[in-house]
Amino acid sequence: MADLPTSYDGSVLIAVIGGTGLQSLAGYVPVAVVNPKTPWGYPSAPIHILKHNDVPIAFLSRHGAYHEIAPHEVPSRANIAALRSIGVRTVIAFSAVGSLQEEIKPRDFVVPDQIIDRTKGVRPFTFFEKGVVGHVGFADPFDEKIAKVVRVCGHALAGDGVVLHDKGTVVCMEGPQFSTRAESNLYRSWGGSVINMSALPEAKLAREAEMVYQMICMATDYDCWHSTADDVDVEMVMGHMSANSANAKTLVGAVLDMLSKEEHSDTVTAKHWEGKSTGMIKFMTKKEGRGAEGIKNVEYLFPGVFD
Ligand SMILES: CSC[C@H]1O[C@H](OP(=O)(O)O)[C@H](O)[C@@H]1O
Ligand SMILES: Nc1ncnc2[nH]cnc12
Repeated sequence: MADLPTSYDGSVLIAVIGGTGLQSLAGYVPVAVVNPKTPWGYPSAPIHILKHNDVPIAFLSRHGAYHEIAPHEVPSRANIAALRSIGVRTVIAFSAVGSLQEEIKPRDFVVPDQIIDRTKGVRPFTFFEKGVVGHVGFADPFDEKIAKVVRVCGHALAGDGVVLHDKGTVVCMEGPQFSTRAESNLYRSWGGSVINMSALPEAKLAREAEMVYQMICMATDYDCWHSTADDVDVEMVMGHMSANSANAKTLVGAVLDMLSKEEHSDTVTAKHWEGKSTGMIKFMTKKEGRGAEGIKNVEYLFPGVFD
């Protein structure tokens, strides 16, 4: 890493955000390591630019290079803004989750389509403030176009023992402590499929930044609702993550291969999200009322937006 360039001239459209147990992507060719300073500070870790079959991708470790950043401390605004600044428009976000349903077994993958927000308002959660107001739609928090690709890739790996669930609702809790048994049962009664501490505000910020965002979850435990499985602890999470890391990396690799194909280029460049935020923020706050700091921040995300 020491000898790698610290800038990259080409365009990098796709990023993988690695979660617990996925702090690097082995088997790819390292090309550069960049660390953009954003109005919201630096990302969780320097961003690695890697090549996969000659296609550049960005990799960012959500909890830092050494897992030193707690879920409520993850600088999600800097992460999303830094990725966008280097050209990224599609984010595949990996997450270790607890299962809230019997049929989602530890080491199974889930492609979630919904989120229930159980964060507590302690995490900065928007780019649009300080004199620039904006409200994006979030009815479907993930990206169905990419979800379809992940499902096809996951099912194709069934022979390698990969079990993938096509849909699911992620409960995103505050943490860092795990849930009480009463909470775990409550989330089950709400229809939660899996639970983590990372889907938000990451998914909201990606939506505000007009980026495609899809999470891939891997179950590592049954949280604490199950009558026979042991209650979740960190050893359990890490044990399943490392035992199944080969499958996780194979799945991510297959998704990246598929997304590199010409037929997905409009999806990956996020054409379907383009203008959704910029059009709305220009319309929402009248020019005379816009604040200097809000303008500067939004200009970082969308250069020239107010020209
Ligand atoms: C170490 S268990 C709790 C921790 O694991 C998950 O991390 P990530 O989503 O980044 O894979 C969960 O969200 C918590 O942050
Ligand atoms: N049971 C659980 N609760 C919250 N986050 C998790 N990540 C992995 N397992 C989890």
